[in-house]
Amino acid sequence: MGSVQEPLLGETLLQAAMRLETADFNEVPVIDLGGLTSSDINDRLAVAREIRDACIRVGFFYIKGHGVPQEVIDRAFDVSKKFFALPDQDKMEVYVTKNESFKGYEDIHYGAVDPQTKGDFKEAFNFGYEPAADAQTPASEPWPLYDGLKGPNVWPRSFLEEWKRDVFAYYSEVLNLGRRMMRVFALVLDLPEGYFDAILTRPGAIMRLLRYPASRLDPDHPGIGAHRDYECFTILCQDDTNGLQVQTKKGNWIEVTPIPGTFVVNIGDFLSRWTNEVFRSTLHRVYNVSGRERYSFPLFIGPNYTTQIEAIHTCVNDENPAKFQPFIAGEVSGVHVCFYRSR
Ligand SMILES: O=C(O)CCC(=O)C(=O)O
Ligand SMILES: [Fe+2]
Repeated sequence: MGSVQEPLLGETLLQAAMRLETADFNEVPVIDLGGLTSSDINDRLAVAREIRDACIRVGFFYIKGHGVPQEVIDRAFDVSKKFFALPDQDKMEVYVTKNESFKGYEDIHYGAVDPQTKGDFKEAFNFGYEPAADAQTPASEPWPLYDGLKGPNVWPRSFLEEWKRDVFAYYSEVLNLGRRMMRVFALVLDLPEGYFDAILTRPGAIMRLLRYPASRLDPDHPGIGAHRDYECFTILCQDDTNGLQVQTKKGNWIEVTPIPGTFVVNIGDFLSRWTNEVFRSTLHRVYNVSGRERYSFPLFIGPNYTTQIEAIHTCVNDENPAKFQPFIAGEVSGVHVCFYRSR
């Protein structure tokens, strides 16, 4: 007979979810990841406890003590600014509709994430995982590109070498941060820390460079309309310009004011479904009414595209049966539905 093991965090995930069922938020918590480098599991569990609360109650949190060097972040901003400052004709050479996998440049008229608005007011540049931008996974590891998402990245011809050096350095660092975060999510889910390691070897991780021009408040033209993110979670780097807002359970919008030295993490639909909706995938949007342009980069951390996602056993019981059919990550993310779910 096996003995019943104590939950890692003192109560099961479903008990925590029940305790926090009606809890709302009026600010986004700041969580220090410093404890994750400790060899003492209790330090790592202390971080996991804070993250569990944030994932159930808010779906958003800032992280500090994340270990990504500031100069890597600064260089990524520099190269992004250089790209968006190129003449239109150069940017249009890598326009998203010129390939089938949604890579490259979106101009200011490209579209509306929220169809209830008349169009987002931003420029973007999209690219996906490629082994050259991943310092961790050995080159020998296979890369089974999922059929629906086949297609190489496209890159601007100008300053290509500098671009690849600086953008890949950022991507590689933040992807590894994502892998470390997934180890904490495993603890939160009462699972072994390495539970997700094998599905993050060649992950479906899309990154976007975003530029929001300064604009006046116009509900029909947000920077990006209200949406939830697909994938597991997003690691967002924002410059020092306000604009990002999240919706509370009561329906109020609150600002996610930039805090120097932090990233913003938000839960996406995949992790929400993996946890049978114990983790919140929270509605958010951007209005840049700061009077100046705003730059940001989301990196959407998703699993290898061949991964099947279904409610994890620690997130279901007789009272909480699985709410979704299992699905394959690569069939949902990427080209077909883009990265967003509106409303
Ligand atoms: O630019 C931001 O701050 C947020 C962008 C965002 O929500 C997204 O691209 O999914
Ligand atoms: Fe988003």
